[in-house]
Amino acid sequence: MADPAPRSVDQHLAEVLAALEPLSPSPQPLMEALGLAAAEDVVATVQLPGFDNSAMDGYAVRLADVATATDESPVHLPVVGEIGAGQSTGLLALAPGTAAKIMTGAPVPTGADCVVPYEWTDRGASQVRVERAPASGQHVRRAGEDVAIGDLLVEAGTVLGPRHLGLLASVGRPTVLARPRPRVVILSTGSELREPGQPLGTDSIYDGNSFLLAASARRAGAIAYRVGIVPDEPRAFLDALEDQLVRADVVVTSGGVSQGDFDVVKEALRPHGVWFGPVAMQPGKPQGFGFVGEDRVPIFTLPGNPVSSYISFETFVLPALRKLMGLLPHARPQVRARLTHAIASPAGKRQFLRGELDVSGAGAQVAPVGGPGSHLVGDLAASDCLIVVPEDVTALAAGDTVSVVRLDEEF
Ligand SMILES: Nc1nc2c(c(=O)[nH]1)N[C@H]1C(S)=C(S)[C@@H](COP(=O)(O)OP(=O)(O)OC[C@H]3O[C@@H](n4cnc5c(N)ncnc54)[C@H](O)[C@@H]3O)O[C@H]1N2
Ligand code: MOO
Repeated sequence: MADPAPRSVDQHLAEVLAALEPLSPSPQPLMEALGLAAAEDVVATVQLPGFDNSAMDGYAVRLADVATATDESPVHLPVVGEIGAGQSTGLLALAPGTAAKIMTGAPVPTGADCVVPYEWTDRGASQVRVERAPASGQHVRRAGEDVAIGDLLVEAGTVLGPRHLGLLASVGRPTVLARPRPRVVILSTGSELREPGQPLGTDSIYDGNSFLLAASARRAGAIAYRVGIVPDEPRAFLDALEDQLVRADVVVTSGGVSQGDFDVVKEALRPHGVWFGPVAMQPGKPQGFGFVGEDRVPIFTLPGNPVSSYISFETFVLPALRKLMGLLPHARPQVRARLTHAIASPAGKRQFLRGELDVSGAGAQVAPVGGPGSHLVGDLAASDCLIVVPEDVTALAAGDTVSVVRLDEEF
């Protein structure tokens, strides 16, 4: 069966994104929620601080009792108790003319209206000499001064970071409603493939792609299930796929999608209605996308050349995973940089060359790393960005400005 007419990168990405809906939110334990998009407005049901408490280790006193205290004319007060954080002492009220030892974070007894830090006293145990007067309310952290009941703590859509999670825990929330991590199953096809650590034959190679793709999926925030190698036999491929669908929100395969005599993925999935066709890009021309199984699990069938697989993931799968997770923007932002060297590019295709970005000087500069070959994994690992050459551009000179996708940046 002949391939359809080529799609542009933008068309293919638009088709993919239009076919997917964000995953339904569910309660996530806080540590699972790091990097996820909140799916609820979290409103405070408690105040912070929860009670008036001391900001210093010292003595809780009534200001009126110590207002005149100086080095030359100290005030002496009996010490009637000691209040530690989390140690309920029963000292709930402070009588006039007395002081209570108090530790940072411990509740300030009623009647007391300020705290004298140890440094302003003789640290006495049964009687304290106060040598300096605090201001009214000094060193007391008031209940509710930080967060009041009813405050909006986290807005729906917020990408939850360490500070949000710390706040949610501080108000006593063990979970937060968020869009979950997609479970991504990664299958490598190819009878030539071997698992790293196993012996190689003269015509076999190690399966780098399933690691490249699984690590990329995990980096994107997904749960990656690296299934590993499936031979070039449609039945074996369909069986392996069928086994995995139960734990997949997305399937990603590599290999078996071009014009060869053993293009297993294409052969196995075309009858199931998966779209296969060329996308006007280099690397990454042969692509496939569709839905498989009773639950209509989305499947991306990426080309087997390692650089093609990786760039296809970055260009199509990453935005899709971010849509499932409710994260914006879907695609990585691009920056502009000046080329250090001239480059050429095929007409009519968007080219993604590997590069190294230098933002240390006055203006960003990008140097091409290696050539355009889609087998160059050494150069891929040495790069930190993709240089994007538009479809209608065939040559760029040193000093020209190009768009660059930074590969390792959080966004
Ligand atoms: N006659 C044509 N041949 C090819 C075309 C074409 O249009 N006409 N397109 C080329 C392009 S572009 C690409 S990209 C590749 C895509 O091929 P497949 O997706 O079918 O992938 P394979 O043939 O299985 O493998 C290609 C290449 O990559 C190596 N490979 C595969 N899987 C892995 C893996 N898991 N880890 C490391 N390396 C892997 C494989 O050994 C091959 O060298 O097709 C071109 N051919
Ligand atoms: O387009 Mo293929 O993906 O060159 O390498």
